[in-house]
Amino acid sequence: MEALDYHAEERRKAEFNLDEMKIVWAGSRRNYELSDRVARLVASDPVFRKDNRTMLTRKDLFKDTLRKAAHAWKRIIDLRLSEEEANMLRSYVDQPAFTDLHWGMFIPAIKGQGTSEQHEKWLPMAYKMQIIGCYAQTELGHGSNVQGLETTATFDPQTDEFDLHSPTLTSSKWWPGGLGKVSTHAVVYARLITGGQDHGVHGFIVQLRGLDDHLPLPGITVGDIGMKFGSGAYNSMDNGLLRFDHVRIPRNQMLMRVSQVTREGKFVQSDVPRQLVYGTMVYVRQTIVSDASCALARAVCIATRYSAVRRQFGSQNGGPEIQVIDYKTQQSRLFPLLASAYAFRFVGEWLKWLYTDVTQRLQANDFSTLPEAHACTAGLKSMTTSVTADAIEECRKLCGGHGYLSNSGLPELFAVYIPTCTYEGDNVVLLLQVARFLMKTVSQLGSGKKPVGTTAYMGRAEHLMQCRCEVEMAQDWLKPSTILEAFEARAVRMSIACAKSLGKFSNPEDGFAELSPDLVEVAIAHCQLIVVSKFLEKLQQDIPGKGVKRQLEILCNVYALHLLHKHLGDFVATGCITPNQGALANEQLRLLYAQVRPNAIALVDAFNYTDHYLGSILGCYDGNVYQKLYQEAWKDPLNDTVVPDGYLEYLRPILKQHIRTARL
Ligand SMILES: CC/C=C\C/C=C\C/C=C\C/C=C\C=C\C(=O)SCCNC(=O)CCNC(=O)[C@H](O)C(C)(C)COP(=O)(O)OP(=O)(O)OC[C@H]1O[C@@H](n2cnc3c(N)ncnc32)[C@H](O)[C@@H]1OP(=O)(O)O
Ligand SMILES: Cc1cc2nc3c(=O)[nH]c(=O)nc-3n(C[C@H](O)[C@H](O)[C@H](O)COP(=O)(O)OP(=O)(O)OC[C@H]3O[C@@H](n4cnc5c(N)ncnc54)[C@H](O)[C@@H]3O)c2cc1C
Repeated sequence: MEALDYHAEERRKAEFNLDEMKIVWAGSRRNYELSDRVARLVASDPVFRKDNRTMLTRKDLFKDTLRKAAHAWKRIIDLRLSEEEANMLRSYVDQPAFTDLHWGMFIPAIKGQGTSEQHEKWLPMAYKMQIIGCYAQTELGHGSNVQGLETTATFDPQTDEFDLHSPTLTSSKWWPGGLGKVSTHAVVYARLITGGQDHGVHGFIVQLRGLDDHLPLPGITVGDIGMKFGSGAYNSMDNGLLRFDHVRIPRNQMLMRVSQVTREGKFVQSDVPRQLVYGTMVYVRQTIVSDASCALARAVCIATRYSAVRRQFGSQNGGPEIQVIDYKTQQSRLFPLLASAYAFRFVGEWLKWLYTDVTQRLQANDFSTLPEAHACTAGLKSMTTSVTADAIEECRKLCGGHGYLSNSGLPELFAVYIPTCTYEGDNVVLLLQVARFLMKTVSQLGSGKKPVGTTAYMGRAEHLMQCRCEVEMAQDWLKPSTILEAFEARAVRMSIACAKSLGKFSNPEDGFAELSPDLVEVAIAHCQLIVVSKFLEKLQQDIPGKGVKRQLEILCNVYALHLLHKHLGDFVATGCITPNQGALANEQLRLLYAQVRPNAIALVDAFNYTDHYLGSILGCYDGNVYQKLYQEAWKDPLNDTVVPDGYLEYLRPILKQHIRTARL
């Protein structure tokens, strides 16, 4: 018997080859096959069930997380999964856990900041999970300002050890994931002190708990920091607190790639830039951009499928009502988010390439592209996560009342996702880093130093400052060079205007602080330009499959023109376009939405998400929403009994009070 599919008609409307689009989304046929296989493996395993987790108490949720992590590890070993497959498996399990930090930060920190001897000693144990580690940087009193950390690591030449100490309450480590209840080790960031001199913040490998009894080692106070936002959600993670009372570690546990301390206690700064101490954050920020496209795609998939099932108003002669996806307002809210998911996917792919490139250069002691890698990872992490967090909430609203039900999957996705705007660098703090980089680039424009990479367009500032947009008709906005020039002109004009305003301050730091809201806008304009330009570059590639490239062109135009519409004030105020050209862009945008419409369901099918991973009744593949909502309601614990617990104690006395009153 053929399976019921409420979206069958929608799927028939698609004007492109879905299988080929799935490959474009996955990045390659190989990636597609790997991720499809791993996603199904997870979805079919009852241990990875997650439909009940919002009902669990914190303790039960945490134990469930430990059980899933142990089971995942067993599957990884039994099936001899590669590191890439293992990462995929953990991400499809879709439950924040200590393993994210062990594999995502502890190991990368040792790899990036440790020496080859330190790699040999620590990495084999970490890879086998004989030790489990976390990344302990943030403190109660300082997170964004890493240079302000207070924990000290004082070298004692008598014993060849460091003495780790938390001198104040605010120096307590606070937030590290996996620290609270699980990690046996941590990479701890502390101020290095030798011979009474402070050499700034460095990383140290510190054992926290006994490997036999899991008890904290002497001098260590460690625990969980408490419940976080939402039910279920990030509460599966044991974000922790940690204090040191003169804990001793051997000298060779300082991560010594960037700087060294000799046996005599001499501090040696190698020719590697000190910013490499921040390298793990750069790595993770890069992964967060790709993850943003996944989270956004997930929310958009739910909202799109539901919008095709949901009908409201407009029934004619007793016929069906209108699918809400056919309302232009629904399309103008939903389709830019669909386009953004694809845009973030491609910029994430490019950022991965950039990161790999900078890593190879660093190994060869070429540090020239580090500032750009920092600016790109910081800016794109900030921009994509802010958009995605807002988009998840917008998708909830696009699903009307049912979007607020836990089983729509959207509330939990929102609760898990929003801290991404804060961790790995607060999004505003990161945009200010991008702004610094841009202001520095502008200040060097006259010096003969040619801007390269993502700021190369600034080298054409003279042209971009006075060029005029040539759009006369709505369809002129479909020309890639017209779009690109408008975004470049806007970014460069905003940058130069800010640089000029900064020049009016006698103290540049005062100016930077005063103008910081404008500088944030400049950084956003630059990041949006990067995303638009990388989408356009993607379209230069050979993309096989009937209609696939055409759909991507439509999505790219939607992405760019919706930004232009949203930030029309910037484009017009800087004289990049006229108000009339802005109106023409909006007209073209409406035409593009009509072209997306018949392909919308297939475009979200291309994400290839299993129903397990989506975790949403509204987004399920077959679209059988109402029956599933109805069945699911009866599974709620409140429906275990017809009359609720508490009726006799609390309800009945109120309901019966009129009898007593009447008797009085
Ligand atoms: C399988 C799973 C895979 C992956 C996922 C794994 C994990 C993720 C999952 C969940 C996440 C959960 C955990 C989250 C963890 C954390 O949050 S860890 C803590 C993160 N903390 C931060 O991000 C702190 C943010 N603050 C900073 O980064 C810095 O302090 C700063 C804001 C950049 C300021 O630093 P500083 O004061 O030293 O710098 P400035 O004086 O402003 O700049 C000096 C020059 O240095 C350059 N710079 C700064 N940072 C970097 C860098 N990272 N790389 C390169 N260069 C850098 C800066 O541009 C200045 O340059 P100059 O102008 O040329 O002098
Ligand atoms: C779920 C979660 C997991 C985490 N996991 C880890 C972990 O594993 N390891 C770890 O070490 N840390 C972790 N953190 C900590 C995280 O990295 C920090 O919270 C983050 O870097 C932000 O720092 P903060 O909390 O000090 O924010 P603050 O800097 O105090 O920010 C507060 C406000 O001040 C503003 N602000 C701050 N500085 C400036 C400035 N210079 N200019 C303008 N505005 C400014 C910010 O924009 C924000 O609005 C985690 C945090 C969360 C929420």
